[in-house]
Amino acid sequence: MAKDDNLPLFETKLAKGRILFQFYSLLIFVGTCFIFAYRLSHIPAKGEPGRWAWMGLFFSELWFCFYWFATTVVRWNPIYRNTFKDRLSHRYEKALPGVDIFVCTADPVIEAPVMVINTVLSVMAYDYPPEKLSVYLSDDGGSDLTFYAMLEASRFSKIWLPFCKKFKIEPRSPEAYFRTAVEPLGEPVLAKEWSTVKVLYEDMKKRVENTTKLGQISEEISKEHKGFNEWILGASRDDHQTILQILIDGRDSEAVDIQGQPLPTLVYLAREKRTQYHHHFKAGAMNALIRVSSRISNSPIILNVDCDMYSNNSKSVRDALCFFMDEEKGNEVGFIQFPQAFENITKNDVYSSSLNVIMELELPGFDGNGGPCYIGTGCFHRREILSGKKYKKNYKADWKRWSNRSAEESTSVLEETSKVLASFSYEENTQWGKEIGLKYNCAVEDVLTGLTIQCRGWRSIYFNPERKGFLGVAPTTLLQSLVQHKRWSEGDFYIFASRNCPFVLGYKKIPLKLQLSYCIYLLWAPTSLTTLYYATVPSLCLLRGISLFPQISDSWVLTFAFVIFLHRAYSLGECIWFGGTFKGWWNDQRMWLYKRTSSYFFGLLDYILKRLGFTKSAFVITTKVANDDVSQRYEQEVMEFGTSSPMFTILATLALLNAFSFFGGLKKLIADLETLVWERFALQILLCGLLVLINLPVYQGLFFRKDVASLPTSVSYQSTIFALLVCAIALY
Ligand SMILES: O=c1ccn([C@@H]2O[C@H](COP(=O)(O)OP(=O)(O)O[C@H]3O[C@H](CO)[C@@H](O)[C@H](O)[C@H]3O)[C@@H](O)[C@H]2O)c(=O)[nH]1
Ligand SMILES: [Mn+2]
Repeated sequence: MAKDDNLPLFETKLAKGRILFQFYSLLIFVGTCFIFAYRLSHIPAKGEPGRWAWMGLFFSELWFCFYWFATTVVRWNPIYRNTFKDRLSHRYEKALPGVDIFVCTADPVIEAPVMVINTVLSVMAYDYPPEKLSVYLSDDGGSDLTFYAMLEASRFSKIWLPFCKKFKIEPRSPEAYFRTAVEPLGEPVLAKEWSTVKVLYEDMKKRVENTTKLGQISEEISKEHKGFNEWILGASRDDHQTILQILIDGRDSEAVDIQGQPLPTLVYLAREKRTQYHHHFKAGAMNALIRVSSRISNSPIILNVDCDMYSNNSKSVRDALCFFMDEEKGNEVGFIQFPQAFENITKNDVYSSSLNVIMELELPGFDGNGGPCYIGTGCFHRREILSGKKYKKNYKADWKRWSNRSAEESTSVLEETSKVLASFSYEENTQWGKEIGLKYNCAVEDVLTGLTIQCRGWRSIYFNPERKGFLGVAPTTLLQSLVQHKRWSEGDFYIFASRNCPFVLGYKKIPLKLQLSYCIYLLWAPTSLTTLYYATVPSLCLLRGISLFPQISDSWVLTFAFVIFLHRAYSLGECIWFGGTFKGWWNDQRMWLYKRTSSYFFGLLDYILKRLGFTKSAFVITTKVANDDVSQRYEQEVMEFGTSSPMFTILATLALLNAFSFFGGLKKLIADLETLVWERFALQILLCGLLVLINLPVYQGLFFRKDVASLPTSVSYQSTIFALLVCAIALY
């Protein structure tokens, strides 16, 4: 026995500099207490103007304060993890467990097949014994285009996997790799091989794209798969039987790459879909995969990635196993979440889609408070926990039990017997979607499922290695980003308002600080109301001449100035610390406002309408392709509007309303300069002015831009009328 045999497989580090953060929090806390003291001691008397506005403001501030408290709880004690993969391979290399990898796709038009197979190839090429890897693609589009692409990928993997291993390349998505890599010119033999593979990849890519565009199928493949020609090449189908094909059967001794090495199992699945039955979106797809894979490979570990998130680090599986297989702490670990990172973030991140602060600080904070939430992609689960298993003290994973492949039938028999598991009727009158598998009826099935797992006693771990585990595509237009957040906020609030609320479900099961941590996302939707209030009422009161803040010569003003300044300065610091720019922070402030006043507001409305039975749940898939013009504007960080949407109408109305109030208020104050009334409105002017400043891109889009991506005239008309109307009502 070597002497490192008792050493742990991972370590946990506390964040530094927390004392400074705690001091800052204390200052803010004291400051807010003063603000409340001011609010309570200066309530306008009955009959005085502005009494209700004042109360509303007080209530909003209370709410923000609670929300701030939750964000502080999250930030109190972040932790960071580190793994020791050499110890893992030293101890367990021969006894590594099988890993099943699930990739989900749903629409070949907005999720290009080339992108999907790049993700698939990247996870097939993990640095892991291939006979222990199985990759499953769930195609909810039931599209022959995606299927065809998978056939191409299964052939190309025979070249790609040995290539990855020989050249030890990163990342292992061919597209991502060849985009930046340079030919190894030093050694001519290697260079030749390298460029051959590159050409082969590009040929394959062209074939896949041509099939998507022109319906051309490569001759070889149409010979091999006779049935294929009879298929109608179409975008996607809503009504079809289960299509299940084991494209590479890892048990087959002939399934080898060009070097004669075994290949991972590769399976294509399009579960049965019937228009009249609910298919439960991604959660339904995942559950079908859980069942089908249990027949085919039944690995104890499951990795789930979205089709747009390729593996950027070939060691991630080993990293995850360091947590699961740690002798001392591993047994209580239910899932390991990697961050969502994106490869298409521009320098100043116009739509604030990098999620940097969430990924670098908030989720480590969750981890410190009891474990991160499950965020849908880049997450390793124990298979057992997805089948509803509760954690029991002294639970010990028996990795050996899992090591025998369950099935012994031939590939085609295996396909037939597994198909049944993916039929829509299979789940009828079962606990699937309720107690077993991913949960249904929630737009953020991931968060809800993760919370349930934690409440069953399992710990989760957040692992954020320096070389990111997965890289995906962030939305590239304003509307996509807002729609995505609408889905999230609606789903999150659904969790909060149901019996799955962390305070109810998690009562005595997860720490209180973790229950509170969940609030920062689950309460996005209602936060829209207080934000809308803060972004309209003080401005309208300015227009009307009602003062809501202390006057500039009053010492109370200091508390407001102090809290606002310190709070924003901290946020700027946080943003810069995690790699942002000043402009990026400013954009983030804008997106903060836009998400709250449009996405979260509509998310809340959606939630209410659904509760009342007026609408059904939907899942608007985020678009992952953009045409050249859109991409170009995104690169240049020009805000993309281009269409009309109620979200834009709200944003434009708010922007105009603030502009009218600002100039109206200013005019009044200038007229009254000697009476010093302006002193009473200084803070309101400042707030309104900031809102105007942050909305500059909206005014540009409304009136000054002429390009296709500006705001359509219908939105200009609507929002002008609405804003004027509101101002008029406020004045009379
Ligand atoms: O009916 C469906 C709809 C979607 N998907 C897949 O689900 C994934 C996520 O969809 P996407 O439109 O990219 O949503 P995002 O908002 O980017 O996804 C985040 O939020 C979702 C919950 O709202 C989680 O499911 C995701 O894992 C998480 O990355 C994609 O791979 C889709 O192909 C399906 O398999 N079936
Ligand atoms: Mn996505």
